[in-house]
Amino acid sequence: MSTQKSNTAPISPRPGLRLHNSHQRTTVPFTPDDASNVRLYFCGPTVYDRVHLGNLRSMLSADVLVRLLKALYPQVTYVRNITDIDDKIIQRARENDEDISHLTERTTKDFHDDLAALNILPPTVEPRATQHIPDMLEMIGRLITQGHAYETEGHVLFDVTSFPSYGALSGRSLEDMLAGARVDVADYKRNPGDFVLWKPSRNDEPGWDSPYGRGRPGWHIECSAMAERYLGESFDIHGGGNDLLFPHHENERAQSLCCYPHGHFARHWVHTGMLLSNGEKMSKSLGNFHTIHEVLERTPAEALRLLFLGSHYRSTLDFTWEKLDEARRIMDRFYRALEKTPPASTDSIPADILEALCDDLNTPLALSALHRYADAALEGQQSAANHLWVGGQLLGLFTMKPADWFQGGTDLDPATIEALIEKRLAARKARDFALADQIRNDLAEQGILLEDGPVGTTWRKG
Ligand SMILES: Nc1ncnc2c1ncn2[C@@H]1O[C@H](COP(=O)(O)OP(=O)(O)OP(=O)(O)O)[C@@H](O)[C@H]1O
Ligand SMILES: [Zn+2]
Repeated sequence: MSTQKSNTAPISPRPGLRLHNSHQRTTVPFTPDDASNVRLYFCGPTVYDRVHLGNLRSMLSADVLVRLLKALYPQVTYVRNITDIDDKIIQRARENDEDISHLTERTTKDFHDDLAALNILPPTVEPRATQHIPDMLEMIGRLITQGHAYETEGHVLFDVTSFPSYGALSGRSLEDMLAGARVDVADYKRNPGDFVLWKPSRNDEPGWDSPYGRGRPGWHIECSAMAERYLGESFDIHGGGNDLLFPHHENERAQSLCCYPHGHFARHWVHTGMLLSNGEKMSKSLGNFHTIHEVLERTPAEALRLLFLGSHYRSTLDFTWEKLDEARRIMDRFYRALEKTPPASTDSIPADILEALCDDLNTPLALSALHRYADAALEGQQSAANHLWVGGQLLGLFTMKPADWFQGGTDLDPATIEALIEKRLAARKARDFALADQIRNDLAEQGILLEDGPVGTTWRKG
Protein backbone atom coordinates (compact mmCIF):
# COMPACT_ATOMS: atom_id res chain seq x y z
CA MET A 1 0.00 0.00 0.00
CA SER A 2 2.90 2.34 0.55
CA THR A 3 4.40 2.11 -2.94
CA GLN A 4 3.58 5.31 -4.77
CA LYS A 5 5.22 4.51 -8.08
CA SER A 6 4.15 4.20 -11.70
CA ASN A 7 0.60 3.89 -12.92
CA THR A 8 -0.39 1.37 -10.23
CA ALA A 9 -0.07 4.00 -7.52
CA PRO A 10 -3.14 5.26 -5.72
CA ILE A 11 -3.96 8.83 -6.62
CA SER A 12 -1.78 11.47 -5.15
CA PRO A 13 -2.61 13.86 -3.63
CA ARG A 14 -5.67 12.08 -2.27
CA PRO A 15 -8.82 14.21 -2.19
CA GLY A 16 -10.38 14.34 1.24
CA LEU A 17 -13.66 12.54 1.66
CA ARG A 18 -16.58 14.72 2.67
CA LEU A 19 -19.61 12.86 3.91
CA HIS A 20 -23.02 13.94 5.11
CA ASN A 21 -23.47 13.23 8.81
CA SER A 22 -27.14 12.86 9.76
CA HIS A 23 -26.30 13.63 13.38
CA GLN A 24 -24.88 17.03 12.48
CA ARG A 25 -27.36 17.40 9.60
CA THR A 26 -24.61 18.66 7.34
CA THR A 27 -21.77 17.44 5.14
CA VAL A 28 -18.42 17.40 6.92
CA PRO A 29 -14.89 16.13 6.28
CA PHE A 30 -14.61 12.48 7.18
CA THR A 31 -11.73 11.68 9.52
CA PRO A 32 -11.44 8.11 10.76
CA ASP A 33 -10.41 7.35 14.33
CA ASP A 34 -7.63 5.17 12.94
CA ALA A 35 -6.63 5.86 9.33
CA SER A 36 -5.02 2.42 9.09
CA ASN A 37 -8.38 0.72 9.61
CA VAL A 38 -11.70 2.40 8.87
CA ARG A 39 -14.58 0.72 10.71
CA LEU A 40 -18.23 0.80 9.80
CA TYR A 41 -21.50 -0.88 10.68
CA PHE A 42 -24.61 -1.09 8.51
CA CYS A 43 -27.92 -2.55 9.59
CA GLY A 44 -28.64 -5.64 7.56
CA PRO A 45 -31.93 -7.31 6.73
CA THR A 46 -34.47 -9.09 8.87
CA VAL A 47 -34.53 -12.44 7.12
CA TYR A 48 -38.10 -13.59 6.61
CA ASP A 49 -38.65 -12.93 2.90
CA ARG A 50 -36.78 -12.10 -0.28
CA VAL A 51 -35.30 -8.60 -0.14
CA HIS A 52 -36.92 -5.99 -2.35
CA LEU A 53 -35.43 -3.18 -4.41
CA GLY A 54 -35.79 -0.73 -1.51
CA ASN A 55 -33.67 -2.87 0.79
CA LEU A 56 -31.21 -3.23 -2.02
CA ARG A 57 -30.82 0.50 -2.46
CA SER A 58 -29.50 0.81 1.11
CA MET A 59 -27.10 -2.09 0.61
CA LEU A 60 -25.88 -0.61 -2.64
CA SER A 61 -25.21 2.82 -1.11
CA ALA A 62 -23.17 1.09 1.57
CA ASP A 63 -21.33 -0.80 -1.16
CA VAL A 64 -20.38 2.41 -3.00
CA LEU A 65 -19.10 3.88 0.26
CA VAL A 66 -17.12 0.74 1.11
CA ARG A 67 -15.56 0.58 -2.36
CA LEU A 68 -14.53 4.22 -2.09
CA LEU A 69 -13.10 3.74 1.42
CA LYS A 70 -11.12 0.76 0.14
CA ALA A 71 -9.64 2.97 -2.56
CA LEU A 72 -8.71 5.62 -0.01
CA TYR A 73 -7.56 3.64 3.04
CA PRO A 74 -5.40 0.54 3.51
CA GLN A 75 -7.99 -1.40 5.50
CA VAL A 76 -11.74 -1.29 5.92
CA THR A 77 -13.65 -3.34 8.48
CA TYR A 78 -17.23 -3.52 7.38
CA VAL A 79 -19.83 -5.19 9.60
CA ARG A 80 -23.34 -5.85 8.32
CA ASN A 81 -25.59 -7.93 10.53
CA ILE A 82 -28.35 -10.41 9.87
CA THR A 83 -31.40 -10.09 12.11
CA ASP A 84 -32.50 -13.70 12.44
CA ILE A 85 -34.72 -13.35 15.50
CA ASP A 86 -37.71 -11.04 15.26
CA ASP A 87 -41.48 -11.16 15.63
CA LYS A 88 -41.90 -10.89 11.85
CA ILE A 89 -39.79 -14.03 11.46
CA ILE A 90 -41.76 -15.92 14.10
CA GLN A 91 -45.03 -14.95 12.45
CA ARG A 92 -43.90 -15.83 8.92
CA ALA A 93 -42.58 -19.22 10.01
CA ARG A 94 -45.95 -19.92 11.59
CA GLU A 95 -47.82 -18.86 8.45
CA ASN A 96 -45.56 -20.99 6.25
CA ASP A 97 -45.62 -23.88 8.69
CA GLU A 98 -41.84 -23.76 8.36
CA ASP A 99 -39.11 -24.26 10.90
CA ILE A 100 -37.70 -20.86 11.96
CA SER A 101 -34.10 -21.84 11.30
CA HIS A 102 -35.08 -23.18 7.89
CA LEU A 103 -36.82 -19.91 7.04
CA THR A 104 -33.90 -17.75 8.16
CA GLU A 105 -31.28 -19.95 6.44
CA ARG A 106 -33.26 -19.99 3.23
CA THR A 107 -33.86 -16.24 3.11
CA THR A 108 -30.28 -15.48 4.13
CA LYS A 109 -29.10 -17.53 1.19
CA ASP A 110 -31.51 -15.70 -1.15
CA PHE A 111 -30.23 -12.41 0.23
CA HIS A 112 -26.63 -13.40 -0.50
CA ASP A 113 -27.53 -14.52 -4.02
CA ASP A 114 -29.37 -11.26 -4.76
CA LEU A 115 -26.50 -9.14 -3.49
CA ALA A 116 -23.91 -11.15 -5.38
CA ALA A 117 -25.94 -10.70 -8.57
CA LEU A 118 -25.71 -6.95 -8.06
CA ASN A 119 -21.95 -7.17 -7.43
CA ILE A 120 -22.35 -5.93 -3.86
CA LEU A 121 -19.23 -6.87 -1.91
CA PRO A 122 -19.70 -9.10 1.13
CA PRO A 123 -18.96 -7.45 4.48
CA THR A 124 -15.84 -8.30 6.47
CA VAL A 125 -18.04 -9.82 9.17
CA GLU A 126 -21.71 -10.74 8.95
CA PRO A 127 -22.83 -11.50 12.50
CA ARG A 128 -26.17 -13.10 13.18
CA ALA A 129 -28.22 -11.92 16.10
CA THR A 130 -28.93 -15.43 17.43
CA GLN A 131 -25.20 -16.05 17.79
CA HIS A 132 -24.73 -13.04 20.05
CA ILE A 133 -27.38 -13.43 22.73
CA PRO A 134 -24.76 -13.52 25.55
CA ASP A 135 -23.30 -10.21 24.30
CA MET A 136 -26.78 -8.68 24.38
CA LEU A 137 -27.47 -10.02 27.87
CA GLU A 138 -24.20 -8.59 29.08
CA MET A 139 -25.15 -5.14 27.81
CA ILE A 140 -28.62 -5.42 29.31
CA GLY A 141 -27.11 -6.38 32.68
CA ARG A 142 -24.83 -3.35 32.63
CA LEU A 143 -27.65 -1.01 31.66
CA ILE A 144 -29.70 -2.22 34.63
CA THR A 145 -26.75 -1.86 37.00
CA GLN A 146 -26.03 1.65 35.75
CA GLY A 147 -29.65 2.73 36.21
CA HIS A 148 -30.57 3.05 32.54
CA ALA A 149 -32.86 0.03 32.33
CA TYR A 150 -35.44 -1.67 34.54
CA GLU A 151 -37.10 -5.03 34.74
CA THR A 152 -40.86 -5.27 34.75
CA GLU A 153 -43.28 -8.14 34.10
CA GLY A 154 -40.64 -10.30 32.40
CA HIS A 155 -39.54 -7.41 30.19
CA VAL A 156 -36.44 -5.28 30.46
CA LEU A 157 -36.99 -1.74 29.26
CA PHE A 158 -34.62 1.12 28.54
CA ASP A 159 -35.52 4.27 30.47
CA VAL A 160 -35.27 7.06 27.89
CA THR A 161 -35.29 9.77 30.55
CA SER A 162 -31.99 8.37 31.90
CA PHE A 163 -30.11 9.56 28.80
CA PRO A 164 -30.13 13.35 28.50
CA SER A 165 -29.25 13.40 24.82
CA TYR A 166 -32.03 11.00 23.80
CA GLY A 167 -33.45 12.39 20.53
CA ALA A 168 -30.29 14.29 19.56
CA LEU A 169 -29.46 12.00 16.65
CA SER A 170 -32.82 12.31 14.93
CA GLY A 171 -33.40 15.89 16.02
CA ARG A 172 -36.32 15.26 18.36
CA SER A 173 -36.88 16.62 21.79
CA LEU A 174 -37.57 14.10 24.52
CA GLU A 175 -40.12 16.42 26.12
CA ASP A 176 -42.08 16.71 22.88
CA MET A 177 -41.93 12.97 22.43
CA LEU A 178 -43.25 12.29 25.91
CA ALA A 179 -45.91 14.99 25.64
CA GLY A 180 -47.08 13.76 22.26
CA ALA A 181 -47.22 10.12 23.27
CA ARG A 182 -50.43 8.26 22.69
CA VAL A 183 -52.36 6.98 25.68
CA ASP A 184 -52.47 3.30 24.74
CA VAL A 185 -48.92 2.68 25.98
CA ALA A 186 -48.25 -0.60 27.79
CA ASP A 187 -48.86 0.15 31.45
CA TYR A 188 -45.64 -1.51 32.58
CA LYS A 189 -43.61 1.28 30.94
CA ARG A 190 -42.38 4.12 33.13
CA ASN A 191 -42.30 6.50 30.15
CA PRO A 192 -44.14 6.08 26.86
CA GLY A 193 -40.86 6.21 24.89
CA ASP A 194 -39.17 3.40 26.87
CA PHE A 195 -38.26 0.56 24.57
CA VAL A 196 -37.74 -3.14 24.92
CA LEU A 197 -34.30 -4.66 25.53
CA TRP A 198 -35.61 -8.09 26.45
CA LYS A 199 -39.04 -9.64 26.32
CA PRO A 200 -40.55 -12.91 27.48
CA SER A 201 -41.10 -15.77 25.03
CA ARG A 202 -44.05 -18.11 25.22
CA ASN A 203 -43.28 -21.82 25.16
CA ASP A 204 -43.99 -22.05 21.44
CA GLU A 205 -41.72 -19.11 20.66
CA PRO A 206 -37.92 -19.18 20.42
CA GLY A 207 -36.25 -18.07 23.61
CA TRP A 208 -33.06 -18.08 25.65
CA ASP A 209 -32.62 -18.43 29.40
CA SER A 210 -31.73 -15.18 31.11
CA PRO A 211 -31.77 -13.60 34.57
CA TYR A 212 -35.18 -12.16 33.57
CA GLY A 213 -36.68 -15.47 32.53
CA ARG A 214 -36.84 -17.23 29.20
CA GLY A 215 -37.12 -14.64 26.45
CA ARG A 216 -35.61 -12.95 23.44
CA PRO A 217 -33.88 -9.64 22.69
CA GLY A 218 -35.44 -6.48 21.28
CA TRP A 219 -34.26 -5.45 17.82
CA HIS A 220 -32.24 -2.38 18.84
CA ILE A 221 -29.99 -4.12 21.37
CA GLU A 222 -28.98 -6.65 18.71
CA CYS A 223 -27.17 -4.03 16.64
CA SER A 224 -25.60 -2.31 19.67
CA ALA A 225 -24.18 -5.60 20.92
CA MET A 226 -22.89 -6.78 17.53
CA ALA A 227 -21.34 -3.40 16.74
CA GLU A 228 -19.49 -3.40 20.08
CA ARG A 229 -18.37 -6.99 19.63
CA TYR A 230 -16.73 -6.41 16.24
CA LEU A 231 -15.90 -2.71 16.21
CA GLY A 232 -15.52 -1.76 19.87
CA GLU A 233 -17.08 1.08 21.85
CA SER A 234 -16.18 3.68 19.22
CA PHE A 235 -16.11 3.40 15.48
CA ASP A 236 -16.31 5.56 12.38
CA ILE A 237 -19.56 5.13 10.45
CA HIS A 238 -22.99 3.72 11.17
CA GLY A 239 -25.55 3.55 8.40
CA GLY A 240 -28.80 2.26 6.99
CA GLY A 241 -31.94 3.56 5.30
CA ASN A 242 -33.28 6.84 6.66
CA ASP A 243 -36.36 4.98 7.90
CA LEU A 244 -34.05 3.58 10.60
CA LEU A 245 -32.99 6.95 11.98
CA PHE A 246 -35.83 6.90 14.47
CA PRO A 247 -36.38 4.91 16.55
CA HIS A 248 -33.83 2.22 15.63
CA HIS A 249 -30.65 4.26 15.45
CA GLU A 250 -31.69 6.67 18.16
CA ASN A 251 -32.20 3.68 20.46
CA GLU A 252 -28.98 1.95 19.45
CA ARG A 253 -27.08 5.12 20.24
CA ALA A 254 -28.78 5.57 23.62
CA GLN A 255 -28.06 1.99 24.70
CA SER A 256 -24.44 2.01 23.55
CA LEU A 257 -23.50 5.38 24.96
CA CYS A 258 -25.12 4.57 28.31
CA CYS A 259 -23.45 1.18 28.45
CA TYR A 260 -20.02 2.43 27.39
CA PRO A 261 -19.88 6.08 28.45
CA HIS A 262 -16.21 6.38 27.56
CA GLY A 263 -16.77 5.49 23.93
CA HIS A 264 -18.48 7.65 21.34
CA PHE A 265 -20.30 4.80 19.49
CA ALA A 266 -20.56 5.94 15.84
CA ARG A 267 -18.94 9.24 14.96
CA HIS A 268 -20.56 9.52 11.57
CA TRP A 269 -24.14 8.58 10.66
CA VAL A 270 -25.01 7.88 7.03
CA HIS A 271 -28.58 7.41 5.82
CA THR A 272 -29.91 6.43 2.42
CA GLY A 273 -33.06 8.00 0.97
CA MET A 274 -36.05 5.80 0.33
CA LEU A 275 -36.82 4.03 -2.89
CA LEU A 276 -40.39 4.86 -3.84
CA SER A 277 -42.95 3.12 -5.95
CA ASN A 278 -45.61 5.48 -7.30
CA GLY A 279 -44.59 8.07 -4.76
CA GLU A 280 -44.81 5.81 -1.72
CA LYS A 281 -42.04 4.02 0.16
CA MET A 282 -41.46 0.63 -1.42
CA SER A 283 -42.18 -1.77 1.40
CA LYS A 284 -43.45 -5.19 2.16
CA SER A 285 -46.28 -3.91 4.30
CA LEU A 286 -47.68 -1.73 1.49
CA GLY A 287 -47.28 -4.57 -1.00
CA ASN A 288 -45.85 -2.20 -3.62
CA PHE A 289 -42.48 -3.86 -3.94
CA HIS A 290 -40.51 -5.70 -6.60
CA THR A 291 -38.04 -8.38 -5.62
CA ILE A 292 -34.58 -8.34 -7.14
CA HIS A 293 -35.20 -11.79 -8.41
CA GLU A 294 -38.22 -10.51 -10.33
CA VAL A 295 -36.31 -7.59 -11.83
CA LEU A 296 -33.36 -9.72 -12.88
CA GLU A 297 -35.65 -11.93 -14.87
CA ARG A 298 -36.08 -9.10 -17.33
CA THR A 299 -33.01 -6.90 -17.01
CA PRO A 300 -29.30 -7.54 -16.50
CA ALA A 301 -28.13 -6.72 -12.99
CA GLU A 302 -25.75 -3.98 -14.09
CA ALA A 303 -28.62 -1.94 -15.51
CA LEU A 304 -30.28 -2.01 -12.09
CA ARG A 305 -27.02 -1.02 -10.45
CA LEU A 306 -26.67 1.86 -12.88
CA LEU A 307 -30.21 3.00 -12.20
CA PHE A 308 -29.42 3.33 -8.50
CA LEU A 309 -26.09 5.04 -9.14
CA GLY A 310 -27.89 7.61 -11.28
CA SER A 311 -29.46 9.29 -8.24
CA HIS A 312 -27.70 10.61 -5.17
CA TYR A 313 -27.91 8.21 -2.23
CA ARG A 314 -29.65 10.72 0.03
CA SER A 315 -32.38 11.64 -2.41
CA THR A 316 -35.57 9.68 -2.89
CA LEU A 317 -35.84 7.69 -6.09
CA ASP A 318 -39.10 6.69 -7.70
CA PHE A 319 -38.70 3.32 -9.37
CA THR A 320 -40.21 2.81 -12.85
CA TRP A 321 -39.62 0.17 -15.51
CA GLU A 322 -38.98 2.97 -18.02
CA LYS A 323 -36.06 4.24 -15.96
CA LEU A 324 -34.71 0.71 -15.79
CA ASP A 325 -34.96 0.32 -19.57
CA GLU A 326 -33.18 3.62 -20.00
CA ALA A 327 -30.38 2.44 -17.69
CA ARG A 328 -30.04 -0.66 -19.80
CA ARG A 329 -29.64 1.41 -22.95
CA ILE A 330 -26.94 3.47 -21.25
CA MET A 331 -25.12 0.27 -20.30
CA ASP A 332 -25.31 -0.81 -23.95
CA ARG A 333 -23.61 2.40 -24.93
CA PHE A 334 -20.91 2.04 -22.28
CA TYR A 335 -20.15 -1.50 -23.38
CA ARG A 336 -20.02 -0.32 -27.03
CA ALA A 337 -17.41 2.20 -25.96
CA LEU A 338 -15.42 -0.52 -24.20
CA GLU A 339 -15.64 -3.06 -27.01
CA LYS A 340 -12.26 -2.41 -28.55
CA THR A 341 -10.25 -1.94 -25.37
CA PRO A 342 -9.44 -4.74 -22.92
CA PRO A 343 -9.92 -3.94 -19.22
CA ALA A 344 -7.13 -1.72 -17.93
CA SER A 345 -6.91 -2.77 -14.32
CA THR A 346 -3.52 -1.15 -13.80
CA ASP A 347 -4.69 2.37 -14.51
CA SER A 348 -5.21 4.68 -11.56
CA ILE A 349 -8.68 5.96 -10.78
CA PRO A 350 -9.57 9.02 -12.89
CA ALA A 351 -9.33 12.11 -10.71
CA ASP A 352 -12.74 13.51 -11.69
CA ILE A 353 -14.51 10.32 -10.68
CA LEU A 354 -12.67 10.13 -7.40
CA GLU A 355 -13.42 13.76 -6.67
CA ALA A 356 -17.11 13.28 -7.40
CA LEU A 357 -17.31 10.32 -5.04
CA CYS A 358 -15.34 12.13 -2.35
CA ASP A 359 -17.99 14.85 -2.52
CA ASP A 360 -20.53 12.95 -0.39
CA LEU A 361 -20.68 10.05 -2.85
CA ASN A 362 -21.88 12.11 -5.78
CA THR A 363 -22.54 9.16 -8.08
CA PRO A 364 -24.59 11.18 -10.64
CA LEU A 365 -21.55 13.42 -11.14
CA ALA A 366 -19.28 10.36 -11.42
CA LEU A 367 -21.64 8.96 -14.06
CA SER A 368 -21.48 12.15 -16.07
CA ALA A 369 -17.69 11.68 -16.15
CA LEU A 370 -18.26 8.12 -17.41
CA HIS A 371 -20.46 9.53 -20.19
CA ARG A 372 -17.69 11.89 -21.25
CA TYR A 373 -15.18 9.03 -21.35
CA ALA A 374 -17.63 6.92 -23.33
CA ASP A 375 -18.06 9.73 -25.90
CA ALA A 376 -14.31 10.02 -26.34
CA ALA A 377 -13.81 6.25 -26.42
CA LEU A 378 -16.45 5.92 -29.13
CA GLU A 379 -14.41 8.40 -31.12
CA GLY A 380 -11.44 6.09 -30.76
CA GLN A 381 -9.56 7.54 -27.78
CA GLN A 382 -7.84 4.64 -26.08
CA SER A 383 -7.04 6.48 -22.85
CA ALA A 384 -10.69 7.45 -22.45
CA ALA A 385 -11.70 3.81 -22.72
CA ASN A 386 -9.17 2.99 -19.99
CA HIS A 387 -10.64 5.67 -17.75
CA LEU A 388 -14.10 4.34 -18.46
CA TRP A 389 -13.11 0.82 -17.40
CA VAL A 390 -11.39 1.89 -14.21
CA GLY A 391 -13.96 4.50 -13.19
CA GLY A 392 -16.86 2.14 -13.87
CA GLN A 393 -15.23 -0.69 -11.97
CA LEU A 394 -14.78 1.52 -8.92
CA LEU A 395 -18.55 1.89 -9.03
CA GLY A 396 -18.96 -1.88 -9.29
CA LEU A 397 -19.87 -1.80 -13.01
CA PHE A 398 -18.35 -3.54 -16.04
CA THR A 399 -18.02 -7.01 -14.60
CA MET A 400 -18.59 -8.50 -18.05
CA LYS A 401 -16.67 -8.58 -21.27
CA PRO A 402 -18.44 -6.38 -23.84
CA ALA A 403 -19.01 -9.38 -26.12
CA ASP A 404 -20.69 -11.25 -23.27
CA TRP A 405 -22.83 -8.25 -22.46
CA PHE A 406 -24.17 -8.09 -26.00
CA GLN A 407 -24.63 -11.83 -26.33
CA GLY A 408 -25.66 -12.76 -22.84
CA GLY A 409 -26.91 -9.35 -21.85
CA THR A 410 -30.43 -10.68 -22.06
CA ASP A 411 -29.60 -13.20 -19.35
CA LEU A 412 -31.68 -15.55 -21.47
CA ASP A 413 -30.07 -18.66 -22.79
CA PRO A 414 -31.24 -20.13 -26.11
CA ALA A 415 -33.12 -22.97 -24.37
CA THR A 416 -35.18 -20.45 -22.38
CA ILE A 417 -35.94 -18.46 -25.52
CA GLU A 418 -37.04 -21.62 -27.34
CA ALA A 419 -39.26 -22.56 -24.41
CA LEU A 420 -40.90 -19.12 -24.50
CA ILE A 421 -41.48 -19.47 -28.24
CA GLU A 422 -43.22 -22.79 -27.58
CA LYS A 423 -45.32 -21.16 -24.89
CA ARG A 424 -46.29 -18.38 -27.29
CA LEU A 425 -47.28 -20.89 -29.97
CA ALA A 426 -49.43 -22.77 -27.48
CA ALA A 427 -51.04 -19.49 -26.42
CA ARG A 428 -51.86 -18.65 -30.04
CA LYS A 429 -53.36 -22.07 -30.60
CA ALA A 430 -55.51 -21.53 -27.53
CA ARG A 431 -56.44 -18.13 -29.01
CA ASP A 432 -54.93 -16.39 -25.98
CA PHE A 433 -53.49 -13.59 -28.11
CA ALA A 434 -52.92 -11.31 -25.15
CA LEU A 435 -50.50 -13.80 -23.63
CA ALA A 436 -48.86 -14.46 -27.01
CA ASP A 437 -48.29 -10.74 -27.53
CA GLN A 438 -46.99 -10.32 -24.02
CA ILE A 439 -44.39 -13.03 -24.54
CA ARG A 440 -43.31 -11.42 -27.82
CA ASN A 441 -43.08 -7.96 -26.19
CA ASP A 442 -41.24 -9.23 -23.13
CA LEU A 443 -38.67 -10.89 -25.36
CA ALA A 444 -38.36 -7.76 -27.49
CA GLU A 445 -37.64 -5.74 -24.37
CA GLN A 446 -34.78 -8.09 -23.67
CA GLY A 447 -33.43 -7.60 -27.16
CA ILE A 448 -34.81 -10.82 -28.66
CA LEU A 449 -36.84 -10.32 -31.83
CA LEU A 450 -39.19 -13.03 -33.08
CA GLU A 451 -39.94 -13.64 -36.73
CA ASP A 452 -42.83 -15.82 -37.86
CA GLY A 453 -41.98 -17.47 -41.17
CA PRO A 454 -42.91 -20.46 -43.27
CA VAL A 455 -40.71 -22.80 -41.21
CA GLY A 456 -42.05 -21.60 -37.88
CA THR A 457 -40.81 -18.92 -35.52
CA THR A 458 -37.16 -17.94 -35.49
CA TRP A 459 -35.41 -15.44 -33.25
CA ARG A 460 -32.51 -13.10 -33.45
CA LYS A 461 -30.86 -10.53 -31.19
CA GLY A 462 -32.08 -7.05 -31.99
N1 LIG B 1 -38.01 1.60 0.27
C1 LIG B 1 -36.80 1.58 0.79
N2 LIG B 1 -35.82 2.36 0.28
C2 LIG B 1 -34.57 2.35 0.79
N3 LIG B 1 -34.18 1.54 1.82
C3 LIG B 1 -35.11 0.73 2.37
C4 LIG B 1 -36.46 0.70 1.89
N4 LIG B 1 -37.16 -0.23 2.63
C5 LIG B 1 -36.27 -0.74 3.53
N5 LIG B 1 -35.05 -0.19 3.38
C6 LIG B 1 -33.82 -0.48 4.10
O1 LIG B 1 -33.52 -1.86 3.97
C7 LIG B 1 -32.74 -2.30 5.10
C8 LIG B 1 -33.31 -3.60 5.64
O2 LIG B 1 -34.45 -3.31 6.38
P1 LIG B 1 -35.48 -4.32 6.96
O3 LIG B 1 -35.06 -5.73 6.78
O4 LIG B 1 -35.88 -3.82 8.30
O5 LIG B 1 -36.63 -4.01 5.91
P2 LIG B 1 -38.06 -4.56 6.00
O6 LIG B 1 -38.62 -4.22 7.34
O7 LIG B 1 -38.09 -5.96 5.54
O8 LIG B 1 -38.70 -3.68 4.90
P3 LIG B 1 -40.13 -3.12 4.83
O9 LIG B 1 -39.96 -1.68 5.20
O10 LIG B 1 -40.45 -3.33 3.41
O11 LIG B 1 -41.02 -3.90 5.75
C9 LIG B 1 -32.75 -1.14 6.08
O12 LIG B 1 -31.51 -0.45 5.99
C10 LIG B 1 -33.90 -0.26 5.60
O13 LIG B 1 -33.68 1.08 5.92
ZN1 LIG C 1 -29.38 -1.79 13.39
